[in-house]
Amino acid sequence: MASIVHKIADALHLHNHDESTPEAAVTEPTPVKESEPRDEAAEAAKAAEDAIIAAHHKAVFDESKVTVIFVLGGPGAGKGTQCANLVKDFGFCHLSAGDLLRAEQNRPGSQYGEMIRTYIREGQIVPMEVTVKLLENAMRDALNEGRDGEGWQDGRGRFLIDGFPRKMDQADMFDDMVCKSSLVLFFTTTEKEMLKRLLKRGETSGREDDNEDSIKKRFHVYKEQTMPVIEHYSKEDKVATIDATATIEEVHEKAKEAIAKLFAGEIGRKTTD
Ligand SMILES: Nc1ncnc2c1ncn2[C@@H]1O[C@H](COP(=O)(O)OP(=O)(O)O)[C@@H](O)[C@H]1O
Ligand SMILES: O=c1ccn([C@@H]2O[C@H](COP(=O)(O)OP(=O)(O)O)[C@@H](O)[C@H]2O)c(=O)[nH]1
Repeated sequence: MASIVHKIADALHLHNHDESTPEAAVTEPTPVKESEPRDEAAEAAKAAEDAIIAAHHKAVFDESKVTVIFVLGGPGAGKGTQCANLVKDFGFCHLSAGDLLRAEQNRPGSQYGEMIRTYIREGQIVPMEVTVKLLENAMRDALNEGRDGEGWQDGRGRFLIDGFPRKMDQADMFDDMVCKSSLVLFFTTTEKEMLKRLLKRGETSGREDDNEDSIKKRFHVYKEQTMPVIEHYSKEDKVATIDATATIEEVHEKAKEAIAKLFAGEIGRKTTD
């Protein structure tokens, strides 16, 4: 089994930067009894996840220095629009998971290009290892850039992670292995409003998923897979819900208030430094 684990982790370039990680550190899955039915694919996927966790040992970034705010809401709720405004207010690094996936899809030579294109067109969620790795790399680049401004001194950083995590497995993987999140900004509005906004955006966006067929699939995935993520973080008191039906400026004011409360230690998980 260890060789399968390594092949999968190798294919995804997911080994830790420390190449000295010993073979023995790879967690073997619990042996299956002879009488039980075996699901090879599920076993391999679980083994790969265990291998990734074992290879990392702990989260990549120091949660006492790095602030991560997840930005969620249905397709077209206005996540990207609001992130652009919040960057100006608070000096965040804005990372859109969808933009990172589209960039990887279009990168010449990417082994994931066609796979990402298919998932996005079908409104499905790209396997988490790819998205988490793209986010981790982009965060590392931003932290290494040596940015100026509030929240970026002495190894600190602040990130708006837009359109992620869309599924519980991604949420767990990111919180455990990359950095524990501080808050979820959750933008809500009706499907009717989101559809209207997306069809309008589709007139100029050039996005392969801004069409009625893909949009319906995205709404379905959002309800089935992303809403449980919101529920999970609500139980941890980490969700700031904002009605996104109002004008861009009104929504912006509400979002700004929520972030100010986080930095004041009134809501969410405050970065300790
Ligand atoms: N509050 C709003 N009122 C009206 N249109 C909006 C509002 N917020 C965003 N939009 C528009 O709706 C579309 C979708 O917004 P976007 O920020 O791209 O959404 P998301 O990132 O959630 O998919 C864009 O064309 C944007 O200009
Ligand atoms: O963590 C993520 C984020 C996005 N996507 C894919 O990228 C698409 C577009 O996401 P984006 O956030 O760019 O757009 P939105 O649907 O919110 O307008 C989604 O439908 C998914 O197919 C994904 O697989 N994993």
